[in-house]
Amino acid sequence: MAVEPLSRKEIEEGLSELPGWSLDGDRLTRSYRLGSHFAATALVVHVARIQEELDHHSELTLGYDTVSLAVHTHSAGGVVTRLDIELARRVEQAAPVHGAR
Ligand SMILES: C[C@H](O)[C@H](O)[C@H]1CNC2=NC(N)=NC(=O)C2=N1
Repeated sequence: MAVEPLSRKEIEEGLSELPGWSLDGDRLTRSYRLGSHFAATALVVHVARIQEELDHHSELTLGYDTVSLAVHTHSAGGVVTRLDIELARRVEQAAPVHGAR
């Protein structure tokens, strides 16, 4: 079944429970700072595992001590859906394990 775009109100409700995440155009975005390049790389691998499990994938960018995500749903036409909110929730749970802030 096709996944539906969320309304602006639904996106804002989702974001209210996702501190640090924001809506940038048609994508949910967040950047994390980590204690080292190795810790940032470990977070990338953890996020990759979550993304494979959910079969939903962000643009995931590794910097020296940063990890940035931008996600929308291609199959819904490149807009925010519940799948993006779910990915953001899962990443928020994973990030503190690596000392991300
Ligand atoms: C075949 C596979 O299920 C699809 O291509 C999935 C994979 N990951 C995806 N990720 C994102 N962000 N949007 C999608 O529509 C999407 N579709």
